[in-house]
Amino acid sequence: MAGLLDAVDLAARRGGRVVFAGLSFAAQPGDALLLLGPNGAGKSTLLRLLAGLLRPAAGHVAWEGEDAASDPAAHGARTRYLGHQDAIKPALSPEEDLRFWSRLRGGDPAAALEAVGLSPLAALPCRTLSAGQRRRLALARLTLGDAPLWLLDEPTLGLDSASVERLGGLLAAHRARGGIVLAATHLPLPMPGARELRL
Ligand SMILES: Nc1ncnc2c1ncn2[C@@H]1O[C@H](COP(=O)(O)OP(=O)(O)OP(=O)(O)O)[C@@H](O)[C@H]1O
Repeated sequence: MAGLLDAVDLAARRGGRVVFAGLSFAAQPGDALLLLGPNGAGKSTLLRLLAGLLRPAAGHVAWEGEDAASDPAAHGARTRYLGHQDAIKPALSPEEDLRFWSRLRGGDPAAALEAVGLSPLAALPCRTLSAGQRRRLALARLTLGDAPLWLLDEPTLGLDSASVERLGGLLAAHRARGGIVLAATHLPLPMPGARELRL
């Protein structure tokens, strides 16, 4: 059955080597997929491909039946990609960081800070944040604007248990609004009812 998001016969090649091929799946509004597999299986590669950051060696990614590559700007606007790197400027405070992103994407920086429990640290320079606090700031960006497709690479990396639980709430709220989540992880992620995709 066609989904809101469709991966159609995808193949990926990295460094001249085929990482995966013939990969197809569909995701409907509210769906969650856990990408599982050993180191090097291609989980990050798949997320980058779905985000439009890498070209597939074969196949395509479709959104509402249209090839996502036919309109990269529209696909970028509907997608939030969280990579391994948090991409945070050390001199900015969390509040300034989110204010910048909210100008591009909409949403309320104060609510985004609150959603990840960073309000008390809003004015500190990001260079003083711990690894887990930086990850929480990167996660706060997901909540800005209303992008339906969240692509998350090891989202719980460095998070304490309260933050993992808070992330579970964000994921559930996103899915309840009809959003889709794909998350690659080696760690437990609170995402009830998620399907597993093993690479
Ligand atoms: N920039 C690159 N150039 C060449 N090969 C790469 C590059 N990035 C990844 N690869 C290769 O592609 C394969 C898949 O890597 P990928 O990062 O997608 O795996 P992964 O499943 O996310 O692994 P992990 O669980 O370690 O995060 C690996 O064999 C890796 O060596």
